[in-house]
Amino acid sequence: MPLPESQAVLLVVSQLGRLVRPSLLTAALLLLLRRYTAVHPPTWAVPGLALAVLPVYYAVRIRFASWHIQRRAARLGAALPPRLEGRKFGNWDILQSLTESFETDYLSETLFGYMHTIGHSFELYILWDRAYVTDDANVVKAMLATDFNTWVKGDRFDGCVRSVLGTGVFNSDGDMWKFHRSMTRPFFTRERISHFELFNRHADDAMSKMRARLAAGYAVDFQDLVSRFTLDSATEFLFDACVHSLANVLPYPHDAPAALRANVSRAASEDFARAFAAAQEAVNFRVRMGNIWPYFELLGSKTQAHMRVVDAFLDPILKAAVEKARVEKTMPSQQSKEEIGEDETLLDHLVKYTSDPTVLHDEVLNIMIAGRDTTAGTLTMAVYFLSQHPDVLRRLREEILSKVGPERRPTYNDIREMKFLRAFINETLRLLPAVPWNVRYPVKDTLIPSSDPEKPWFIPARASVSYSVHCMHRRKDYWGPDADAFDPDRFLDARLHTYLTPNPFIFLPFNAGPRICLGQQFAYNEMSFFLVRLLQAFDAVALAPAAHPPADRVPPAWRGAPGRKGVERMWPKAHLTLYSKGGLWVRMTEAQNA
Ligand code: HEM
Repeated sequence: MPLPESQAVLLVVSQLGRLVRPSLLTAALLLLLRRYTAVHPPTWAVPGLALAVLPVYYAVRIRFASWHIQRRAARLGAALPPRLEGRKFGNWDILQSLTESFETDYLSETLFGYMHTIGHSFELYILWDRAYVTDDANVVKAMLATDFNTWVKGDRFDGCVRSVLGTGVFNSDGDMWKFHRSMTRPFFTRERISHFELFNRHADDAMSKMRARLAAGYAVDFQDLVSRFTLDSATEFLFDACVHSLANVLPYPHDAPAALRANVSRAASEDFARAFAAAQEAVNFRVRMGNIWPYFELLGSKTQAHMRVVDAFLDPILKAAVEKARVEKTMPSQQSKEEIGEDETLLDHLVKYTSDPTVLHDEVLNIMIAGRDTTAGTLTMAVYFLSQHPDVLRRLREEILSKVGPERRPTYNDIREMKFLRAFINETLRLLPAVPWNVRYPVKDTLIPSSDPEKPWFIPARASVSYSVHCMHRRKDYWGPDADAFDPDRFLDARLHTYLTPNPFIFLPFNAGPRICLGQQFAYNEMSFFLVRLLQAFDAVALAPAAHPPADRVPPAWRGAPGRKGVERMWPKAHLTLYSKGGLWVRMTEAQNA
């Protein structure tokens, strides 16, 4: 697999080379003058002028670039989006504040603040690099759907993620993306996505694990538990090689005896999960840093070591699948590519298209990233909301008990009919969407809708435009004055027709347009199934604050702050996907009817 960040040093050297090119050219010119003409600048003038030319050159260049962009915008009858102005040279203070707030503040808080003051689409001009940010549903609609062909994930995003994702459906564009998408799509048919037997086995494992730990008197990290559930389900569903992470000992909480906590040995599957998460964290940092990320990896790649662990886990599974396909190819009953066999895994399906280990590796990792952490993160947030809203939990249980009863396994039709369950999942995805931020790049100079219908905004080719569904999902002008409140009924009552039905692009947890999430129905089924099983078994959930690692607890200073920051009792963070900092430590009460 190519490792672009191993070329970080080369990239930086070439960037520096480009940066000092005017000085080198000036020095060369002066030396030529000295040698071949009667003009003899003094020796000190060569380095002096070579250095002095740099600020002048860049001042002129920056001015010219701004003028040029203005001209291009004017030619298209457009205006420039408002710019966020900092106080320090190069808007360094904005970079500092964004970086710091990412570490210490509530999710997207700083950007949310900017959107309130400057507007819902604006320009970030940091170190003379233009980037744009939006939470405007009309802009997002254009990017994802109506003007789809103009917007790509692009080579800048690809450069950031390639050392983790390789080339797959998630980070490719154009024909390559079509190839990956068409290769994967047949797998997500209704029959495949409603194979509940597999979820059932893993959900049962998760419940018994949780029961045992709770019975021993300790809180459970639900985020860890459900990540194991989705890891076991995904590895079985995708390549029929379940890693059985649920068989390993669960972590003990912060308030358990130290000896107990120290004794939890880490299994290979956990190393895989941790390494995978760490690699995504590194990638997210790169995406946030934009063009300058290679400068942070001059001393070495931040993903390479993690990916070695991931690959050590994955490669034997891939080899076995290719070998299995090789053996089966000789058999007469070989199916056509499009037909998906009853027990066929994604990997079985992919090896019909290719035996190239890199393509298989990348595609499988893409689907793992796309599908596993998103579902685990959403279930974590769902249980968090249950802990804060016992009334919602009670209503959900009522629906579950009346439709499915206390023990039976839910069917596809049961799940389809559980309207409150769907509304509950949607409300979770609204306030804490699994993919809170995303980015696209226009392939050419383009226009986006502005606040003035007569004058769109201009976006230059190849500039990054980050869009936040997280911020969009909380806008009061889109969702009403109670937008910050957790209330699943907004997906069922008159508010649905007032807000969402006329403007469906205000709710995009799965994206929209041709690149809409391939696993959306699969995810709804998996999450619904798990929640039904969970609430058949338990009838109360409470956070266990003392069990939470102290450094990861919600800062007391947040209490009473405006918006959700003031009411949140766990710390939502995002790498590529959303998670709760330090886990989600809970206690649950077993239902009497279970
Ligand atoms: C709560 C669960 C999920 C959420 C919120 C979610 C959300 C998303 C989002 C926002 C995207 C668009 C990413 C982008 O274009 O930048 C996406 C793409 C994708 N998702 Fe999901 N996803 C979920 C579950 C799943 C599952 C379970 C699978 C598969 C098993 C899956 C497979 C995919 C794939 C393959 C893509 C790439 C589509 C493309 O680029 O053409 N997702 N998902």
